[in-house]
Amino acid sequence: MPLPKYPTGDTVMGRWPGSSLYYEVKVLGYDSRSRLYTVIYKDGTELELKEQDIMVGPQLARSRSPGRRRSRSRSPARTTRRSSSRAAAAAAAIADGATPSRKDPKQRDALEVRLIPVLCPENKEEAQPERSQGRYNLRRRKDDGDVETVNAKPEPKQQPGATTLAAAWATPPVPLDFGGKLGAFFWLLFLPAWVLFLILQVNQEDPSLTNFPPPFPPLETFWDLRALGFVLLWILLQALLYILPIGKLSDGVPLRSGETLRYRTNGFFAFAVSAAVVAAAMYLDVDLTYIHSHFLQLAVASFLVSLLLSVYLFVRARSAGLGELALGGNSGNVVYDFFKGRELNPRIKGFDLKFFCEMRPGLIGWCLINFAMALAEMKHQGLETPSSSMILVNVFQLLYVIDGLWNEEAILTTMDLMHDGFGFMLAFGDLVWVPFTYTLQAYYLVDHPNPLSLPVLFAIVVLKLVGFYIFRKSNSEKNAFRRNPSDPRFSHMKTIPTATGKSLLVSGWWGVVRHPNYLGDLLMALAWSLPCGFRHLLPWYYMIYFIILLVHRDSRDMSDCRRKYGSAWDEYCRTVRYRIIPRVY
Ligand SMILES: NC(=O)C1=CN([C@@H]2O[C@H](COP(=O)(O)OP(=O)(O)OC[C@H]3O[C@@H](n4cnc5c(N)ncnc54)[C@H](OP(=O)(O)O)[C@@H]3O)[C@@H](O)[C@H]2O)C=CC1
Ligand SMILES: CC(C)=CCC[C@@H](C)[C@H]1CC=C2C3=C(CC[C@@]21C)[C@@]1(C)CC[C@H](O)C(C)(C)[C@@H]1CC3
Repeated sequence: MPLPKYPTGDTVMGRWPGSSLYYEVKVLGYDSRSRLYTVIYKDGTELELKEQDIMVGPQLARSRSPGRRRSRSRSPARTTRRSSSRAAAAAAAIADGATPSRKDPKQRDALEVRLIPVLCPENKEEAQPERSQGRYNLRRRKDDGDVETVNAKPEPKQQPGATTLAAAWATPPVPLDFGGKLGAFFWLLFLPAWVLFLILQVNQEDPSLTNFPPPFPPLETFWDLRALGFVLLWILLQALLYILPIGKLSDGVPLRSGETLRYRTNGFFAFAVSAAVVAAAMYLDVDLTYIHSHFLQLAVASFLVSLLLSVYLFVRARSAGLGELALGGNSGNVVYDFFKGRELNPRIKGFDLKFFCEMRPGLIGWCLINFAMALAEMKHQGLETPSSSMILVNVFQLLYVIDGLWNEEAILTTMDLMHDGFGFMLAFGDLVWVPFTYTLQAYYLVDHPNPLSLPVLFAIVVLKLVGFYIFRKSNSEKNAFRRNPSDPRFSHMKTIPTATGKSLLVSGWWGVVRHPNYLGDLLMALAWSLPCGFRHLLPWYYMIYFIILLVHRDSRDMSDCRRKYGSAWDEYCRTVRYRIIPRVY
């Protein structure tokens, strides 16, 4: 009779079925006939695992942090056979909104049954490998309050370390994004070249594709020391506003180490002061149309800053601890890692470089540039006030930025902040791409007027508002849920539990499509391009780029979530079938 390799009571790493992730589990018992171990995960889920799905993690010792939630063991091998009709009845009662009671055995059964599809998916693709490897039996622990979680009842507030245990142990090889090493090399060269092309193209009297390529200006016109000075001054001003001890301190999501970082979310304050500084500059007769006339030089200076920053980030990541590195971006290939970003949250003392760059100089700079374009339009076209198209573009994008800054805390639960390393892609994206390409519509309108009739104007405003509503509501819903799943507003919502302790929302906005926030954002992007008319493709660049970005982001997020949540994610995808546009995509 084979002896169990892992004795009862041992804490080991158990693979979550359907995923490549290992979680801390406690061995509850071993069945020598089936050669299966009964293990319990930190969230109370019990499974029977084969020996090859268990390992002793090298990081086990590190993970035993004081904040860790301890799982209580219970007697092993309690296999329960249940009547499916009884369970179905109870499940229906719960679906109808009845509160599951721990004392009601029928409902308890249903709670367990609800989990069965997670491990016995109809989705053959996912199910096959598991089945061929043997039997898994998922049973939910019932004695510690998890009952409510399963049925969308308030989830326990997430404990640092308890929710993010997955990746801490197993850093499974993360597939390379962006076309891998060669792809990263391509993007490194292509992205700056593309920004240059857009700027040169929009400068042409007729920026149509027939005028491609735009004339290449003499090399000396690329450089202006004053432009570099302005860029540095702007970044310094933003840095100063960021470090001022004014405004709220917000907690980020718990890191793999269990630690939670704090962020000063005073973006709106920074915006207001920046606006006052710009107003003061105008009062002192500073000609803001300089931004329009020296757009190329300002972009080149910002590019230089982003490049230096990326080199600094890459070098400093060499001395970062394992737990401080992002899961992607540490492939060992210099080009890929430089592009993707190695360190997750590079900080100089309390100064968070990624958060700062994403939310401040480029984002607030975007509004400043748009405003300068409106002034340039008035100057070039001899107008008393900016055109209605220019006003729409300015107001729409201003609303987008102000909303982002007002809800700055919500950025802490986005992919960039939670998962992506900080490297060239984000440094360049934040400091060059956002301010110098997202402003293209306003730049275009300076010399390419597009008068709007009142009904068209009205229709565009309605489109923007609808998009904004979907965008804001869905982002806030997810952010609030991630921050406090026990919030009463989620008590009637359906969720799917995952082995990480986090749940997935399956009703509300996140039950309509898998990325409702992208849908709202795309509608807004449409509303930003429409005021520029259809004469040229150039002002539609943002719309086209954004579709590509969000479709790619969605698929990146899908694979990340699949890796994190395993079969629970498959269950979510089966329940919420469309990604971004209901019934279309
Ligand atoms: N203007 C621009 O250039 C850009 C704008 N954006 C906008 O930024 C915002 C943030 O986008 P982004 O960071 O890409 O992604 P999301 O804000 O959509 O975050 C995705 C994460 O949300 C969590 N999640 C996914 N599904 C669920 C669910 N059903 N229930 C609960 N949590 C879920 C997962 O993280 P976990 O489970 O780990 O918490 C997932 O990794 C969006 O509105 C987007 O449109 C994005 C890119 C560019
Ligand atoms: C091609 C290339 C270099 C891509 C880099 C992508 C970045 C430009 C974007 C990644 C995610 C972003 C977000 C915003 C701006 C663009 C980047 C940095 C954002 C700050 C815009 C304002 C929104 O309200 C937002 C806070 C939701 C948003 C977050 C994501």
